[in-house]
Amino acid sequence: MGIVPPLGRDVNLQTDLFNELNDIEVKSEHAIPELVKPWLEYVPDFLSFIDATELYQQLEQQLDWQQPEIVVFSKRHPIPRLQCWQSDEGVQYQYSGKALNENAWHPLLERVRDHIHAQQGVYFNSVLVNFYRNGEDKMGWHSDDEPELGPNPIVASLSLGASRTMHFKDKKTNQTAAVELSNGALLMMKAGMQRAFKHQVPSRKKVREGRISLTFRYIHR
Ligand SMILES: O=C(O)CCC(=O)C(=O)O
Ligand SMILES: [Fe+2]
Repeated sequence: MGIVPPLGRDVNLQTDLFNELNDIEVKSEHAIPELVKPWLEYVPDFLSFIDATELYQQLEQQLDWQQPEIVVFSKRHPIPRLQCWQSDEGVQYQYSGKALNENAWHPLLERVRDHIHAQQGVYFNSVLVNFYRNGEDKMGWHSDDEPELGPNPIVASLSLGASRTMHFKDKKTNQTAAVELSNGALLMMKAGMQRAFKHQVPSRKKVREGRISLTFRYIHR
């Protein structure tokens, strides 16, 4: 069929202008809007500012960053950010229609994974690390609902570096909400959220600094 775009977060490249003009209001820096409150757990100081900044710097230098291409309407586009995938042995993820190859854990990422397990009681066997090099980099509307995540995935995102906004959209009503993700903040998207909502990290053109997000997942084998 050729012209059918793959499912995933980078197919709505043309909605940029719309996002810039219709910025969804962030209510207050650490307040979670009512619409998404039942689905989120937000820990603004999961890592201290100093630890988060140090971790950002180490990861920016040390990870093996990739920029895969996606094909939309028969044209190739590099994804508008960099990424790096790591997991326990034997874990495979078909992400946005592409197989991610197995990579061993960076010791710092494994430590963060274990810390989340200790603090939140949730075990993750993989992490997709996103690097938004500046405010031009972004991720389009999607749900993390690939079959290997199971019917009710929990996804945790730890933010490092520049603050960016995450938008949520109710799939039934199209109501939206925004949450500000600052350096060191942990956002847990709870079971059921991926079914009810989409999310995105829109561009924010004035931001010149980078942001790294560690998105932990549990892949069923
Ligand atoms: O950057 C983030 O915090 C979220 C990224 C995301 O939604 C994803 O990796 O699926
Ligand atoms: Fe996501």
